[in-house]
Amino acid sequence: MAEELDMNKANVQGGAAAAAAPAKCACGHDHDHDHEHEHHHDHDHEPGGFCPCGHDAVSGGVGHDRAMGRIFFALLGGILTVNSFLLEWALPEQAFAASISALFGAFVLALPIIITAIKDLVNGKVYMNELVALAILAALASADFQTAGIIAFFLLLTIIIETRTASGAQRSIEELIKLTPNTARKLSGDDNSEQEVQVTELKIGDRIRVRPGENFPVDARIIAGESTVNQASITGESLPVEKSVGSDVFAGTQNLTGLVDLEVTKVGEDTTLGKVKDMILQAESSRTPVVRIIDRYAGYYTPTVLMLACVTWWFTEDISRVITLMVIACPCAVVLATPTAVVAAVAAAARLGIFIKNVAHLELASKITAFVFDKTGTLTDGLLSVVKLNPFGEVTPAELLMVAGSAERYSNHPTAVAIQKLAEEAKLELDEATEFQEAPGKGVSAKINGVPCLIGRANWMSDMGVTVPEHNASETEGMSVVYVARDGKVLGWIGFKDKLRREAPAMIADLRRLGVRYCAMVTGDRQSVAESVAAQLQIDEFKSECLPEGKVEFVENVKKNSRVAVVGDGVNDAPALAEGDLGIAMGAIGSDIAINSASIALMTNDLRRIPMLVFLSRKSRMIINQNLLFGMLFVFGGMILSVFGWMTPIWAAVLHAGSTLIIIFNSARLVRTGEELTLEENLAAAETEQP
Ligand SMILES: Nc1ncnc2c1ncn2[C@@H]1O[C@H](COP(=O)(O)OP(=O)(O)OP(=O)(O)O)[C@@H](O)[C@H]1O
Ligand SMILES: [Zn+2]
Repeated sequence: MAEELDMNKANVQGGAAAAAAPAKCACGHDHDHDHEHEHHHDHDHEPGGFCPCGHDAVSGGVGHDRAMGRIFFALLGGILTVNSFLLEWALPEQAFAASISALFGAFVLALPIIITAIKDLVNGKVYMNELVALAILAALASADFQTAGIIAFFLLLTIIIETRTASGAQRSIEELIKLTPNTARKLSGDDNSEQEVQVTELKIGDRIRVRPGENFPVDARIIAGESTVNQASITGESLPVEKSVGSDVFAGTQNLTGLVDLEVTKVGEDTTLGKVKDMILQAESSRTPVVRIIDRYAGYYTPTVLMLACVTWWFTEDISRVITLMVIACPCAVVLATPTAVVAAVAAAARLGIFIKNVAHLELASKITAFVFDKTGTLTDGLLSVVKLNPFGEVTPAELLMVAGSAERYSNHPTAVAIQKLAEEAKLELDEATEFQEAPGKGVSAKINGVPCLIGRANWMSDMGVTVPEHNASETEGMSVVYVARDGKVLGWIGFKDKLRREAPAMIADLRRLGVRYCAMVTGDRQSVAESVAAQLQIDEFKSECLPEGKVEFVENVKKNSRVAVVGDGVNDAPALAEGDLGIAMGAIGSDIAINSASIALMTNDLRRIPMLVFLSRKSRMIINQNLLFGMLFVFGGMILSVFGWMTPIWAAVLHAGSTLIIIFNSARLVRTGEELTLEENLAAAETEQP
């Protein structure tokens, strides 16, 4: 009824506007920012009425003052209606008093509904409020005030229930917002004097201090101190994470053990938490393809029902049938079928650290039949370690490492990180590198002390005109290898290894159990390494020594006969991620690149989230279908019953409210999906904490 229309308007204004509106209100941080959202959401907040935002949150959520108004109307009208029955029973001779009470009751109950219907008419919206309002008017006109009152009461009740669930997204968000404190300790001057400020006043670059036990108010980087942090609110992973100077921390996560000073890196909507919030809001206003089809025919719906009502009246002259028909035809159940389920699914995903940018992708995830994984950092943990320094001829291992470390100073590639780490452990004083350049998926070139140096894969070396000497293949068996060259001569090679992620085999097995037919792997790494990983995971197909373009090509081929999801870590596989029907980025917490290049981002590196995502999306599709089927059967079945006079108006109103509740409860089943996964992790965390 009223709310459906509101949701509809929010949709028309586009996800962004709808999302921006309540998000800006941020319900709860402080109360000065007033009700900016009312313009967007079309709320009629009474000026001077109490603030609908979070803090005092009795009922919580945008529009709760209006809900309160409705509850007041419903109560008052309900009492008057009940009173009329009581009068009728206690003072049978005072029939007039009873009908006056019923009339007032009906009036109070019907008024909000009729006003909304008139507003809709004025706005040129023939949707569904008109049906209900007409039904009530018809009941009033037939002087059956008690019936009119009871119908209006139950319809108002439905509106109230709907408001509370339509703001289901709102409530999930309020839970998120509760995670961030309202005030922060800002540091100023050289003496770091603390000053308490509102979080909304913080700007990028400000310094703040956070004590153990407190939640971080914004995204920030540690500049002094170290601590462990519980990031479960964003990643769904409760294992505490160690943080020290230079580490990033995120708004809404909890500082456990240490006092830390931080530099603010992101505030408000730009924080990871802010993005999660946006995602949930978008889910509410998003429309899956089925909803789009329904919307297309919605315009014909009300006129059709009205025509049916006229026909019924013409043949039966039974106003009660007409009223019943118009009440039961109100399609709340159908309209709520999708958004309630989608919001529940997205909220469940967010709790698991699965960030779904577009709800269409939630639906798509249920139809994926092929997966293509990147190797390094995705199936393996990407924490390479150097297992062999193999200099040629006169060159010493230290010299090899020196050149490699200096050339790789500015690269973030896993191989570069491994080299830098070893160089640091060996306490090497690295040389300055100039003219640094990285060829994605190939290697880096730089000038060290003015001498051109290269480090990268063998065939790239050859392309760059450096001959790589032949050597025994068994030497490098199972290792990732990069060559180091200085001034056109190869100095030697460095061998690396990394480990398979612990949950990788289980993940592949789970995907197969879910009916995924094909799992493949692409990698820039060498054949022998790829072979061993593919064998351990029993992968259907793999391609090694790919350039980033090669990965795209591979995905294109798979796409020809399946719906394919590409899983990667964002390093040299962003184009492949974008090429997949679905791109899933791992370890996206704090990494904007990963979030931007993928359609779905996993905040953690836990691969078990992937089968969980497929499962969740299938479950939500099933629930949406159930809801739609139930809603349509209910409405059409009810219409048939009422046309033939087998239902009363009051029953229609009661069942209408009941059907709405059924939809809401059915969707709520999604919210707990995946809890067992977090539970398992909690147990594991508890185990590791024990000595
Ligand atoms: N910064 C770098 N320094 C040295 N070698 C590099 C660098 N970047 C890429 N390479 C070389 O190019 C190869 C391919 O790199 P790419 O990032 O495409 O894949 P990868 O790291 O092997 O793993 P995957 O493709 O599975 O993620 C690497 O194996 C390495 O030999
Ligand atoms: Zn309805």
